[in-house]
Amino acid sequence: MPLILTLVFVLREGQVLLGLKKRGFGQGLWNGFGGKVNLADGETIIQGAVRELQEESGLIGNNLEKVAILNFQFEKDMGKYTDLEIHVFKTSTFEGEIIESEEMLPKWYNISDIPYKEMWPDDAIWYPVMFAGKLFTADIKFSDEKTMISHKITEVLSFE
Ligand SMILES: Nc1[nH]c(=O)nc2c1ncn2[C@H]1C[C@H](O)[C@@H](COP(=O)(O)OP(=O)(O)OP(=O)(O)O)O1
Repeated sequence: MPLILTLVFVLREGQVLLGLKKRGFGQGLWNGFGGKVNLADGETIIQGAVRELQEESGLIGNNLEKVAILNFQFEKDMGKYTDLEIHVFKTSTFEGEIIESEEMLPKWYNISDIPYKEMWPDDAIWYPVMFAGKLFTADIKFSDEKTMISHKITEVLSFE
């Protein structure tokens, strides 16, 4: 069973809100906001996405739209992170004030100026597909946390 994770992108005129992860998995990398879904407590994936966005950025996201499901496999044993299923959402309607949390330092980036060199290596592959407005699934393999060894993106019409 993969670990179910969320990832949320807040968008405004030509910009996306990213957060510098200050601890845990992906520490030191810029990313969207998200985390584990509390499935054992009956939380749905979208509820988990909204909760993590608020905990990590201060923002309440409305009308989250699913844009992708990313499946990751690591050859190296990464403990509970060895096999991941990441549900990716975007929203351009949100409320609240951006706050820095103990986990994330938020910052707006121009979509033309995303810091891919300080991000997970897969991001440079699939962010452009997301920003082109496509829906897709991706199968991505890593040997260890730094090295991506394969990736395959499949466009889909919907996730229903
Ligand atoms: N290769 C990758 N590319 C990417 O863009 N995002 C990734 C990624 N691998 C993991 N992520 C994201 C998914 C998720 O939002 C985050 C990892 O979530 P965490 O486990 O840190 O979540 P939690 O906030 O539940 O953690 P804790 O509170 O520390 O238990 O990293």
